[in-house]
Amino acid sequence: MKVYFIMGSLNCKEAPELVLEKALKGGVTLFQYREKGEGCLSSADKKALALQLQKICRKNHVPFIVNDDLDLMISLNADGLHVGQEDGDIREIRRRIPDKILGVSVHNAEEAQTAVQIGADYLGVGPIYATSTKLDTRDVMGFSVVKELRAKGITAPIVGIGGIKEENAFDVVEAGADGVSVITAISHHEDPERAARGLLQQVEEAYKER
Ligand SMILES: Cc1ncsc1CCOP(=O)(O)O
Ligand SMILES: C=C1C=NC(C(F)(F)F)=NC1=N
Repeated sequence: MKVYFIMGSLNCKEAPELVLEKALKGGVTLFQYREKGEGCLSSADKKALALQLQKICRKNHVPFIVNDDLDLMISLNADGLHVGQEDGDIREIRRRIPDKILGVSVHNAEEAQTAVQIGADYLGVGPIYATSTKLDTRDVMGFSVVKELRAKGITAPIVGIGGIKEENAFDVVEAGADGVSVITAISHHEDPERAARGLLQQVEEAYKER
């Protein structure tokens, strides 16, 4: 969970395969394929890119997670799925993929408790900081939301997400997250390998302080 890179074709300035290769070389520990936004790939093109990215993750022994698209996840036999609060019935999804990684986006202790009780393997909490990558996010929360979840006894793995970069990743982990999830900080960086390495260094630094 330390450095969870998320991306789709629209997030990349160069070929997504190249960006992922570099990010993995820099130490990304988990990857999510999230093909979303105006003009994103669909059906055959989406599946073709997903297969490419899955192959690269397999070569690097990093789990490959699909965002939202359960059918794609099943057809690829991916390692897991990430769903939001409104992406269909989480209980039903958990029942259909009992042995896969299931990540759930949560925004407060109540949503977190429900997700854990249903059997979520990790929680995505955010947006921690302002982001322009996803336009329909809830209000920016700051890393205190992570502290609150821990204070309320949520012990499940948590990744913070939203506007996270090398400069603020430490605070998110120090607040109690197990890792950080980023799109822009890696995908828009002219050297995704260096971006990933910098994030990993900050997360590991914060691990020492806990
Ligand atoms: C998918 C998602 N969910 C909450 S914020 C966000 C976008 C995060 O993107 P970035 O790391 O570029 O801020
Ligand atoms: C909207 C999202 C919120 N959190 C996460 C993750 F970081 F994986 F937990 N992924 C998403 N796609």
